Amino acid sequence: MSSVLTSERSPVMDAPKLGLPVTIITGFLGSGKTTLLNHILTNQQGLKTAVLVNEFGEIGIDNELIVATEDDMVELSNGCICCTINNDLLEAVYKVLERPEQVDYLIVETTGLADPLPVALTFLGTELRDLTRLDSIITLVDAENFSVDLFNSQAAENQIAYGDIIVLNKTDLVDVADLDLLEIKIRDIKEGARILRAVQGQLPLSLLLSVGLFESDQYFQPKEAAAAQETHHHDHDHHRDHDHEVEQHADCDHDHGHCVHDHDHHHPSNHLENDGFTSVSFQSQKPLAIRKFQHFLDKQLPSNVFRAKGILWFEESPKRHIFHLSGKRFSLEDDAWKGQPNNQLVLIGQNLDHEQLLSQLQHCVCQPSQSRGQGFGK
Ligand SMILES: Nc1nc2c(ncn2[C@@H]2O[C@H](COP(=O)(O)OP(=O)(O)OP(=O)(O)O)[C@@H](O)[C@H]2O)c(=O)[nH]1
Repeated sequence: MSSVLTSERSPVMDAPKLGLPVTIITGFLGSGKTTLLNHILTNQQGLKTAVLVNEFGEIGIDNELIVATEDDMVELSNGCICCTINNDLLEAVYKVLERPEQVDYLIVETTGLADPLPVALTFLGTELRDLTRLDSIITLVDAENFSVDLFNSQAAENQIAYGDIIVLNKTDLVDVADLDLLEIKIRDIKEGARILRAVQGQLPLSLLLSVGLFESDQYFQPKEAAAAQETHHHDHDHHRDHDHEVEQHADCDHDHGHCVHDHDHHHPSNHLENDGFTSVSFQSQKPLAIRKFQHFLDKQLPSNVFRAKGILWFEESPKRHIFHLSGKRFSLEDDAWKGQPNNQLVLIGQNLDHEQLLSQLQHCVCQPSQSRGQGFGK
């Protein structure tokens, strides 16, 4: 898949070429990255923006949730962007740069479990350094679910530590005194952090894009960038032939998006495995019974499922339901089906019992009946 948004060219981009500006959007699971991305894509004017999205989970839900059409974005394959698919990222960026229609801006949305540092190094430590300009790393923080121990996740801590802009999001769910305390905790991790408070990521775009806040000298010494280049060496000839193979590591479980090798730089080794996060993907061509699914949520869903998202089909409803769970809070929005209804759900958490969760979800499935589509309660 490839991608470019179609809108008018910006006169700014006719200025001397400084490289394609790149913004990395990171932040823990469910913090509001896709919401912020949609806000940017909906409100930007005069920019052709390409979007690279990476998801943790075997099925990609974000491509259904991002306002750009499929053509507008590249979905990077399953796995963690900072880890197993780093070469995919490199390849995808080159494809964006090679598009006949010039792209003005690139936004990379990482998974909630990615360490942004290796992602940034991809832009600094390879040939991309001369072709792109890393503008900033924006880190979303879920004001309601932010945990002091950051879920024992080194990646989550690095998201704060390397964020040029910290968007304290979901401020509608927390009172002001708690927000003030949260800011203090964030500043403990990152002194002098630039923190912006937001609801649904609604911030003026002038505070988010082309801000030029990324200070490479501060974090990235030439030897680190060189190390990244060595680790993620990109073969230009391969690239031109578009037959570049993803580098396989003997100790990586690529099928499950887990990478346990140690990179040659600040990337924490074993981060997904150490953090214990795994994902369960459930799909069904038959509808769910709403009461059974409700029972699953209320009585069976274990608290170690931290994040869930899905497109759901209920027997009792003609609508397409977008399901989100972040922490303890879940939401169900509806819109119309564009194609054949089906169910796609990803659950993400620590130390999950995959078999049990899949069997419980399978138990929610029912056969489509005559009354289908008449609405809940019929
Ligand atoms: N109340 C409230 N909900 C929000 C806000 N921002 C986002 N949400 C909701 O939080 C849920 C997760 O938002 P996403 O934007 O999908 O989060 P994400 O960081 O992209 O999630 P992952 O990619 O799965 O890590 C969705 O249900 C959003 O509607 C906010 O400011 N307030």
